[in-house]
Amino acid sequence: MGTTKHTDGSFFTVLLQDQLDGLQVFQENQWIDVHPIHGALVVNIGDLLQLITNDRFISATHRVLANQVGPRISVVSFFRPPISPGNNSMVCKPIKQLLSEENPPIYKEIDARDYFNVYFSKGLDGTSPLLHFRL
Ligand SMILES: O=C(O)CCC(=O)C(=O)O
Ligand SMILES: [Fe+2]
Repeated sequence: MGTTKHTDGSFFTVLLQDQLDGLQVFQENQWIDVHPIHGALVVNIGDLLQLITNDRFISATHRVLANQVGPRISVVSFFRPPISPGNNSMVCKPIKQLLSEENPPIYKEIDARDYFNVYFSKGLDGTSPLLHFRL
């Protein structure tokens, strides 16, 4: 099992892979293999970091081709605001110190729960949920 092209909804994601290839990142119009390195962690920038940094950091578009001899195991930790019912949701918006006349906000102030509602309802269709939150 793999995943289709997507960005993570987190601020960032920490990933521990086993020894099997499969993870690829899309960079400069091509898919690049992220070969596992024993003892190393992969850190992916997610959409919420892109949003609060007003596009200074861009979330990593990636996919997993799990077409090798398996099973392939990866341990994934998403660093994101709490969104379960009962928890207060977090307001996310571009950090004001990063904004200026030349660099106005690109994204609206959003409730993290609204962001994840969009993220989960559209599925991994390859389009960015951030498009829904642009000003
Ligand atoms: O299994 C992997 O290496 C990555 C999984 C992934 O991209 C995800 O869970 O968002
Ligand atoms: Fe991912």
